Amino acid sequence: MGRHSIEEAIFVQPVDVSTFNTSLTSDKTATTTTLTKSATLPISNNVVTSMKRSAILKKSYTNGITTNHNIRFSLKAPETIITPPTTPPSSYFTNNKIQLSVECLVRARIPTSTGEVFLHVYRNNKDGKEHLAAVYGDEFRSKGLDASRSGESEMDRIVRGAYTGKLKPGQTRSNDSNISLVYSKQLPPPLVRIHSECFTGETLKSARCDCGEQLEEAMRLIQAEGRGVVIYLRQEGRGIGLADKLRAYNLQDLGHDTVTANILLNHPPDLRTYDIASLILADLGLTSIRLLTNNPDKIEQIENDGVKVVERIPMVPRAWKDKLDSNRIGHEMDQYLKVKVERMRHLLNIPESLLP
Ligand SMILES: Nc1nc2c(ncn2[C@@H]2O[C@H](COP(=O)(O)OP(=O)(O)OP(=O)(O)O)[C@@H](O)[C@H]2O)c(=O)[nH]1
Repeated sequence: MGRHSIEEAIFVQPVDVSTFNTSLTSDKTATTTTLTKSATLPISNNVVTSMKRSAILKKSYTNGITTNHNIRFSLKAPETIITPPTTPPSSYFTNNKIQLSVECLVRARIPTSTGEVFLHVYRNNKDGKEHLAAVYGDEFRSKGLDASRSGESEMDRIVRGAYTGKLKPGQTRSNDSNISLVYSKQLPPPLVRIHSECFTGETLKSARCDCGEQLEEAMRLIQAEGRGVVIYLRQEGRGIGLADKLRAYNLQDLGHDTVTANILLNHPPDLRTYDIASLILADLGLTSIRLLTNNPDKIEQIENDGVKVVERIPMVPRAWKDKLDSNRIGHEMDQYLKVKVERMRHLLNIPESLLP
C-alpha cells in the first residue's frame, strides 16, 4: 500500500481520549509493572469514525517508516501552513485493550560529571527498545529489580544491581534484607525529566535543536537537589527515527518548518507516547513528581496514566534567558523553538526580537 496524501492527513479529526480508563499496577513481589488501557462505551459515531480514520492514518504512518523513500514530494511553498493531524493514542490499534508492561533488567552505578547516578535498563512488551532511567539519590529503587526470584543466587542479585549501598571488591552478599522501600513523606515530590533521544543534539551537539542542553540542564538541576530521575526514552526524532529526522532536516533546509517537514514525510508532527515512562515511574515508586518540561502533551499523557504532576518546571533555552544577541536572529535553533511554541503548544515565551 502506498502513502496517503498530505491532504488526507489534514482531514483526520482528533479522537476522543476522554473515554479511556487507565490503571497502573505494580506491587512489591511482581517483577513487571503493567498499565492497562481500555476504552469504555458509549463512544459516539463521530468518535468511531475518527477512530477508523486514525487507524488508516496510523497505517500510513507505519508505511512511511518502513517503505522506501524514493517518493516524489510535491513541495508546497515553504510559507504554506499545513494543519497538523492529531497523533492517535497507541491503544486504539490493539482492539482497544493493551496491557503494557515494563521490567527493570539491571542497574549499575555510573559516576558522571554531574555526580553519581544509578542507570536502570528497562525492557517492555511494546517496542523492543531499551528505555533507561538515571536515578539520583538512594531513595528510589526498582521494585521489580529488588523482588526476589526463585532459584537466584547472591551473585545473581549483585550482578543485576539488586544490592544496597555501593559494591566493593570482594563483596559476595547483596545485603538485600536491608533494602528499604519506604518513601519519605517529609520530602517534596522529586524532580523528573522525561527526555526523548536526540543523537544529533546530545552527541553531535547540533545547534538545530535544544535537546543537548535540555538533558545537561536537567541532570544539573536534579543533581543539585540530590534526588530525582531522568527517564530517557528511545523515541528519536519525536518517534519517527533518526533516518526520517534527517530527511525532515533536508526539508527544513528547503524552508519548511519542523511540523510541516514531518507531515510531508507522512508522519504526524509528534509520534511519541509516554506510557512506558509512566510505568518506569511506577516501578521506581514515584506517583507524584515535579516535571521539567515545556511540553503540555507530555504532562497530559502521563497524568492520564495516573502520575500526578504537582509542578511543571519550565526548561528555558539558554539563549532565550537573557536579551537576545542580535547575531542570533535567524539562528536555526530560534526558529525551531519558535515553531514549537506556535504550532506545538510548547509553554515558552518567545523573545520580543523574534516576534514579527
Ligand atoms: N522530527 C523531528 N524531531 C526532532 C527535530 N528536532 C528535534 N527532534 C526530536 O525531538 C525530540 C525532543 O523533543 P522536543 O520537542 O525538543 O522536546 P519535548 O521533549 O517535546 O519537550 P520538553 O519536555 O519541553 O523538552 C527528540 O526525540 C529529538 O530527536 C526535528 O526537527 N524534527
